[in-house]
Amino acid sequence: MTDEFTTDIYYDDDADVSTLDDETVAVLGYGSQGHAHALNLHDSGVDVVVGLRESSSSRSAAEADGLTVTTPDDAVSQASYVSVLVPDTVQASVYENAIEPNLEAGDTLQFAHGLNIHYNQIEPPEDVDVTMVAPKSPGHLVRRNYENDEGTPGLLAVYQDTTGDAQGRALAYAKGIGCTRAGVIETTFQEEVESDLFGEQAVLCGGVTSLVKHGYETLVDAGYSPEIAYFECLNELKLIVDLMYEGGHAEMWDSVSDTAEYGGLSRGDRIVDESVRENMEETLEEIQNGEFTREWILENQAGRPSYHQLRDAEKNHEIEQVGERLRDLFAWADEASENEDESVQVQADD
Ligand SMILES: NC(=O)c1ccc[n+]([C@@H]2O[C@H](COP(=O)([O-])OP(=O)(O)OC[C@H]3O[C@@H](n4cnc5c(N)ncnc54)[C@H](O)[C@@H]3O)[C@@H](O)[C@H]2O)c1
Ligand SMILES: CC(C)(O)[C@@H](O)C(=O)O
Ligand SMILES: [Mg+2]
Ligand SMILES: [Mg+2]
Repeated sequence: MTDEFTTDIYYDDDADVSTLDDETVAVLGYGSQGHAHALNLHDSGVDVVVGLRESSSSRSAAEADGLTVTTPDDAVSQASYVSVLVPDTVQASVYENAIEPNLEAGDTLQFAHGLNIHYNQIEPPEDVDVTMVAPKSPGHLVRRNYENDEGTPGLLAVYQDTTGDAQGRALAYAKGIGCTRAGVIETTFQEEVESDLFGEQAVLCGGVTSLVKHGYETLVDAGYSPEIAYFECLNELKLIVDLMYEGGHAEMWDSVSDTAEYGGLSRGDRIVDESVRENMEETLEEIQNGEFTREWILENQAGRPSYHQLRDAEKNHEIEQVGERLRDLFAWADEASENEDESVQVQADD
């Protein structure tokens, strides 16, 4: 642990996977997070059972990976530690049908994102621990990092502690999936949910793709070639972000030319200006007051019409077609498509 931050950070020495000896951990779902948690825990010596519906196409992948697979309700009844890694939108019904009837006093109910607890879609009984271990990363990297002896940073939160050891048990799980190798920060369900939704909407997923598309469209509409626009606004972004990841903005500014540094520092705030900040604040407010989650629940009840429309528009954006063609032409395409195949296989849903 460190004293230098306002939050506690836990590392491998603060956690003990053997806390979960003699227990069975049920991992419900075998998608992006589920496959990574189940395989990492298994490789860490934890007894894991994967819970998937009889009809699930993920079953064969989990079995081929050497894991024991059963139905969600059977997995919960076998386990004393239940990790809920089905999509947020089905967690409430999986909870009602498969989890709640099979939970026993003293069990742990765990999430990788606190949406259903924070917005009261799941109301667990008082006699179980309710915790969260939320890797701050896409699931496929949680697995890849573990296999490369690296860690993935994560958040840990305790919502309900009836055993008196909810935190120690969650830390054991966090170590089992490789998060304490990198560092685990203690937080609350509320802070995780609101910051996670904000991050993915405003910056990581929504904000950045929108910035890239606007940049690409500006160049192409002005007559520049789509290939040049793709490389300038999308491909090189990874290389720039790698530098920011390694050494913050300073390392990136240090590596680019003085011309890029002056141009970026003097023009950046003109592009992403105060109006963007106001939009971000509005987006955060919709998260905090529950409006976003209400909208998402209703969208699901209606069969996801807007979701499908938005997804199609994104898929059909010119930058996607240009990127597909260009990635095929470059030497690194083989490596990229291998990774893609791997992710398609475990992402396959039913
Ligand atoms: N995707 C990420 O990288 C990421 C990162 C951090 C946290 N999370 C959180 O992890 C949780 C899981 O998200 P995900 O993106 O890994 O999910 P996913 O969509 O990748 O995987 C879903 C899995 O659940 C199974 N499933 C779907 N419906 C089911 C049902 N009705 N009953 C039983 N199984 C069902 C699918 O077969 C699949 O194996 C969510 O709470 C999410 O917010 C995800
Ligand atoms: C990987 C992310 C975006 O960080 C996660 O929060 C998710 O919901 O998939
Ligand atoms: Mg996230
Ligand atoms: Mg998220």
